[in-house]
Amino acid sequence: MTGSHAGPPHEPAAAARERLGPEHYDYFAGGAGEETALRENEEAFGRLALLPRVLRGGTVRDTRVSVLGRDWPAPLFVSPTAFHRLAHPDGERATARAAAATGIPLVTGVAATTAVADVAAAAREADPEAVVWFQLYPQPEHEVSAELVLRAERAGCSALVVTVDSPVFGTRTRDLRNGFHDLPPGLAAENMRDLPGAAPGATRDIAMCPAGWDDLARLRELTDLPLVLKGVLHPEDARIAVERGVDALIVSNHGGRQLDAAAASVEALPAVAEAVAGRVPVLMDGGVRRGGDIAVALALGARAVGVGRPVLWALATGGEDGVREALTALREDFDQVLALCGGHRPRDLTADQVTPRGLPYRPMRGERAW
Ligand SMILES: Cc1cc2nc3c(=O)[nH]c(=O)nc-3n(C[C@H](O)[C@H](O)[C@H](O)COP(=O)(O)O)c2cc1C
Ligand SMILES: CC(C)CC(=O)C(=O)O
Repeated sequence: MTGSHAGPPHEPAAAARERLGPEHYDYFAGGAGEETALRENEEAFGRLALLPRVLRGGTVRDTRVSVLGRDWPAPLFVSPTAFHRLAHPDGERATARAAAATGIPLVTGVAATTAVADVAAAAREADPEAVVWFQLYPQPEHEVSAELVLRAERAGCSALVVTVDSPVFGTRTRDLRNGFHDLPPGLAAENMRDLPGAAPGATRDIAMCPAGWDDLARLRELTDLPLVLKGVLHPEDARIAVERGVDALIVSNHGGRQLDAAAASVEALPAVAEAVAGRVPVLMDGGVRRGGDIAVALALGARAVGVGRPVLWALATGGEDGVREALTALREDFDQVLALCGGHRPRDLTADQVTPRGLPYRPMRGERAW
């Protein structure tokens, strides 16, 4: 998963491919349309280089960051991805225990194959203080969204992540080709069970529907949990979100699974960070595979970054141990990159240390989000 510790970052995907059925591998790996946004997320990082600072002294580094009132051990979290039991029989419980054991916050989601209460309980087995957030696609019926939020609150989730990049479902080319549209028998989106409007014991389908700012206001009224918007790419949306009281943003193109023509997350990040101007934490995900990617994103204004597929690959190949090792390796890789860049804390990384590869030095602009 990391360049220095675990070989090139494409290896975990190749190893997972050996373990998974082709249609399940493709579901996890694939993107929308021609998979341009999917590829660009990683390639955009490849187009950026770091300029380390030298002779900065100091042997002690502290990789902690503060997000919504909690100290995270590293600027890293697990992004919400669906259906972990397709990757490994232990599914979300294994991911939750592994994330908690490393202190890395987990965003579990409405599309988990394990109910949020059980995911949170598994995390707390490993660490009673584990940070677990809940991700929601706003559902067409407000009472369904309300019940899901209530379950997340009862489970002890400490933030509500609202995914806003999915007014309709993206065209997943590989899933169409493979005819993959249903979970195998025995697996279900467990959070969708026993909701209003469904027969007792039955699960409802997860809807993707075009929500508006008013729907967000209704969610805001529903819960005291901090509200995090996931899937913002346009700086003007970021500005509106902050004005409407959103507590944090995740710059994301959904891992290239929704709008194929979308900008790469890291390319959208600097303008969003500039629009937010430090008023709320800006997080990002998409294409983060190594410590250098984390450093670039932080330098361009992110407080922390999320990983999606790297966690799925580690889960598929190594279960709980695999996820713990992958997250630890990524965290250690970041610590080493920070040292090599002359930094002692994540905030020491600045936009002038990032330059386009293959061109003379041209410092990037980027508002510090600290
Ligand atoms: C298989 C899969 C399922 C996903 N499911 C969700 C989801 O249910 N909700 C959501 O907000 N994002 C979902 N995402 C997007 C991730 O949260 C994240 O934005 C993306 O994976 C980050 O890119 P990366 O995979 O390159 O790290 C999913 C991504 C993948 C790969
Ligand atoms: C079940 C889906 C809504 C999850 C997914 O595939 C995604 O969000 O990319």
